[in-house]
Amino acid sequence: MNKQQLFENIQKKKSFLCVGLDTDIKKIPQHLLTEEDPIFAFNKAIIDSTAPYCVAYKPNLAFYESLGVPGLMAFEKTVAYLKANYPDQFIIADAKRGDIGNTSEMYARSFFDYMKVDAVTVAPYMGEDSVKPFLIYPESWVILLALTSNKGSQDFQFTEDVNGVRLFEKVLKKSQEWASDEQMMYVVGATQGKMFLEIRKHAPNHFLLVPGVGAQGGSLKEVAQYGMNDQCGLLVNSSRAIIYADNTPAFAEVAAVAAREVQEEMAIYLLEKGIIKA
Ligand SMILES: O=C(O)c1cc(=O)[nH]c(=O)n1[C@@H]1O[C@H](COP(=O)(O)O)[C@@H](O)[C@H]1O
Repeated sequence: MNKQQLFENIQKKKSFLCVGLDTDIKKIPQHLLTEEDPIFAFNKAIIDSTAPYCVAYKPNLAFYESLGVPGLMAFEKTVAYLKANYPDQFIIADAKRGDIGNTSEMYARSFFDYMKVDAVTVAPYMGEDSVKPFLIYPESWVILLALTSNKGSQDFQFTEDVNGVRLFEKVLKKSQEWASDEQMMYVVGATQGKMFLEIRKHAPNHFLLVPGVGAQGGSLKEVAQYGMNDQCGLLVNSSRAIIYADNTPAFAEVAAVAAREVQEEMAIYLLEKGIIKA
């Protein structure tokens, strides 16, 4: 999916919500445990109920890999289900990959040739040759970690070089030599508040993947206020606050209510920015 199509979906759905499929066997409703594939059964129900309110899904590989082969099969089935039934949803494999060139090539092959997801999250730490193998797929996206939502973001990402350039700024500047805003997005945590103003100085047109609303306490209002551009430029992820809103047999309907609440707030911000009409 290209940038224009993503923008059009945002306008159509009046939403820039990404639902995070961080599916934990210990947290899903008990009654699903008798299903042949409980993880997939959970994901399918969540997708069917929340799809009207979001434009993207982000399964996080850690949750699937932790179950070994059955987990990976549930991941694969989830991606296939989305592609077959909701082709307008942007699919992000949250894998935070990146390694020496030939290894990154294999990571890229698994996500873009085999799984055929739209985007993969990549850590920038190992530099250009670790990121470029992901960029040879012209219709696929790299989402590079820039300023993350967690407390540890303070440890390295704010450190300054001799010219006072902070590490996250260096990531934003340098990586723009490798790909345009048609193929690269950045992760910026919702918990970073006013830092979105700084991010937008370096990346005015890029889409940002923004995790950290909901369970981590980031403010959607602030993200929209400081981070939204003329094409929205935001995909705001919420995982736990939506998918575990309830753990009774009504979990999917309650998740839909939680997703709709976020979508309705998003519609207000899109309207205020003139991106959609009333
Ligand atoms: O790359 C990510 O998606 C990510 C980056 C970041 O800075 N912070 C962050 O929370 N994430 C991911 O976003 C999701 C957040 O989940 P919730 O806190 O449950 O909404 C998890 O899958 C995290 O791994």
